Amino acid sequence: MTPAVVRLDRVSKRFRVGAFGRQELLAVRDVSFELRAGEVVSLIGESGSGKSTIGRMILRLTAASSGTITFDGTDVTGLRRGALKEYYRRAQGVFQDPFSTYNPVFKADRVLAMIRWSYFPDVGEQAWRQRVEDALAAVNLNPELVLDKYPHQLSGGQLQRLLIARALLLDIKLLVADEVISMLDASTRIDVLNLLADLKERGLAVLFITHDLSLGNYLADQTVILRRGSIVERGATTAVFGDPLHPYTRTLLASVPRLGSKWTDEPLDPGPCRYHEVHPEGGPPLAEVAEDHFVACFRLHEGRKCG
Ligand SMILES: Nc1ncnc2c1ncn2[C@@H]1O[C@H](COP(=O)(O)OP(=O)(O)OP(=O)(O)O)[C@@H](O)[C@H]1O
Repeated sequence: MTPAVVRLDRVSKRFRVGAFGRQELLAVRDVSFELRAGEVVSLIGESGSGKSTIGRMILRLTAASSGTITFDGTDVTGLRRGALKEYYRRAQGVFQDPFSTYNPVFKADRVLAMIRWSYFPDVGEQAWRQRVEDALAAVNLNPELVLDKYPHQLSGGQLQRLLIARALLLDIKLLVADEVISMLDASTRIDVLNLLADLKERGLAVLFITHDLSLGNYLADQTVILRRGSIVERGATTAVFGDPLHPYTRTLLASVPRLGSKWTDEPLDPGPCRYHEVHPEGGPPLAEVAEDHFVACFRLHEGRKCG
């Protein structure tokens, strides 16, 4: 099997919240999964389930409270300055609102120039132009239509693709794509999805964060279902979508519109098994129910039958 590009091992994140930070919110709880080269992993869950926090921890935009995140075998949680900059040569993120990444007073291609200043100060003008053209070609953008334009003169899809081109200039191995499709109109959505599929063909590992099950299904080799910060089911997309075992996955599949709303504390209908619920003390742990298919259930974990 291809070795993992990124591996999360029992990663948790606690935020201090409330007046004077006296309360604690466990936003991500003991999360473990991997991403391999040439693989798209979708991370799916309702609003507030901790998806973005996981993406941000992988990109070191938020520090993990515990656990390890390794990239090519190196723990990234402790990287500083130069080492962190080198990490960003290999790992980049693209986020939901492309407009917020651009400074409206500068032309959009400044985001590319900044990569040159930061990472390739010695590359000559001609060679740089060629690299930019290659990166734009990879994301299906015509340089004449996008370079030298202000952000407001470009569509959301073009800005999103320009950000992916920026990442490609860096020869990345990992792209964290956090709700990149959500703000695009239907016609550009499919272009960006196809682009992510191309990146996978080029051997990149892509973490595709989404609350939209159908998008995850379309693209991903692996699916991770997150609920209230914990993984409740994960495995091959065909297994998770074809034979969903956790009541939460089943609920999501049965009522897609629910995903847009923030989770509430209403108890989940457990269906035939009452041992899947996240316990306040943690768990249940994931049990392997079939090859490459894991589900959170106390009973299955003990080797007993679900039910
Ligand atoms: N900096 C922060 N300080 C305090 N709480 C935070 C912070 N960032 C996120 N949270 C909380 O952590 C939980 C998980 O948030 P996160 O943004 O990761 O969820 P999400 O699944 O990505 O949701 P969405 O799809 O709405 O972005 C939420 O309850 C959120 O309010």
